[in-house]
Amino acid sequence: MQQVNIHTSTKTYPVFIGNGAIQQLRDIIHEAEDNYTSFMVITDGTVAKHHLDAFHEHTALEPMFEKIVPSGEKAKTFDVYEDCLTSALENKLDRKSLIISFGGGAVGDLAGFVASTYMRGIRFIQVPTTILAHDSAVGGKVAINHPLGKNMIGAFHQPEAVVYDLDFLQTLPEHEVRSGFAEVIKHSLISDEKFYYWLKEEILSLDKMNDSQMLKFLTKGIQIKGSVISEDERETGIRAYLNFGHTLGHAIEAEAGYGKVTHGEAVAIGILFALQLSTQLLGLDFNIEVFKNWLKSLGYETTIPAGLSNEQLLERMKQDKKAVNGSIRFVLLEKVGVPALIEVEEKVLLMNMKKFVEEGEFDD
Ligand SMILES: NC(=O)c1ccc[n+]([C@@H]2O[C@H](COP(=O)([O-])OP(=O)(O)OC[C@H]3O[C@@H](n4cnc5c(N)ncnc54)[C@H](O)[C@@H]3O)[C@@H](O)[C@H]2O)c1
Ligand SMILES: O=C(O)C(=O)C[C@@H](O)[C@H](O)[C@H](O)COP(=O)(O)O
Ligand SMILES: [Zn+2]
Repeated sequence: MQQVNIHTSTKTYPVFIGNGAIQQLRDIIHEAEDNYTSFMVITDGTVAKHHLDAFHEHTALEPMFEKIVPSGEKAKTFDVYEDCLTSALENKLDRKSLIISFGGGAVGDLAGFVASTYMRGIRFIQVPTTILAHDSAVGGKVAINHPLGKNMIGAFHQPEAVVYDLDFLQTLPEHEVRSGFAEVIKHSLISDEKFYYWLKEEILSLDKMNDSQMLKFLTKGIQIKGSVISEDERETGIRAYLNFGHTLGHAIEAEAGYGKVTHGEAVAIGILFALQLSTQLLGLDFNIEVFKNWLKSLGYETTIPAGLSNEQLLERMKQDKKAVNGSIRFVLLEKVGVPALIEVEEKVLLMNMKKFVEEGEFDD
């Protein structure tokens, strides 16, 4: 079992990572300085089907209410958010109640946002069940989507703890493993060249990763994220680097229709595009072809999905949270491990997107 402690300006909390970590949850809850009065677990239908019985068996908390929401991005809507608040009110959750998010990043973002706004904010714990959620469960960004943009309605609200039981990951379909692994690649590229090359040498197939490789890269990813947010919890500076690959990635997710392209799949395309821009604008010395071939060998798509218009994507990117006065800012790399936030002109972007589409393939 690994433990990473996350220090932010508002809270310090532990992340337990490993097989069987769920057994820690009961103790964490019982050891809380200020006792909880009731519990509400928010999960989705898929996670509930596979793991909710085990969750109850290990936690045995009373009184425990359940809220089961739709799987995937469908959970991050105003309607589902309202529905969760209604359940919380109907079950009489009070200011000392605890919300437990049990699922992937979509469930975590939703449940965290519910916790951040219910009675102006109550405590919550993240129990992630996807690879991707090594990223989403840590750091306190919680949100739902708006038809006009990804994660546009949200808050910063840190969890009390993160309990990451890798046994839950065994039921993930391969495309969700792929989605999550994109954020691992992101963490390596923005901060640690040695880690990036370790991943590239070590991970040659997503269905053959072993427990020890997974424990290593998930722990490392969480440590990287923790060190960024300990310096900049609210994204006034370097936290923006965690958005590497997301400027185009979020635009693709929104433009394709939330849930059509997974978050990580969109981010992987965004990373490749940001690397292309980095070589051109910052002189990054990096073999993009080798990287692209590695991504392809792991099953990633490597260009913008067919049917999406570059002009429309550009409009989406102008609404990105990093944009200032409509000018688009990208996280680029000077070197592997050395990111920078750079304003990129629209005409440079359009030219590069055209080139990117001409050189890539995306099987529809
Ligand atoms: N808050 C943050 O810092 C942050 C960081 C990264 C991503 N995100 C957000 O996270 C979301 C993506 O995360 P995700 O891919 O984990 O989302 P998700 O919750 O949609 O999970 C992906 C799919 O896998 C299923 N699933 C989850 N756990 C499973 C398991 N153990 N076995 C089988 N199926 C399982 C879910 O039902 C869903 O269909 C996006 O909305 C993204 O914007 C947030
Ligand atoms: O924690 C962060 O900061 C990130 O940017 C992590 C991203 O992987 C994540 O997708 C996040 O939700 C994006 O945030 P947003 O502010 O661009 O919506
Ligand atoms: Zn992300």
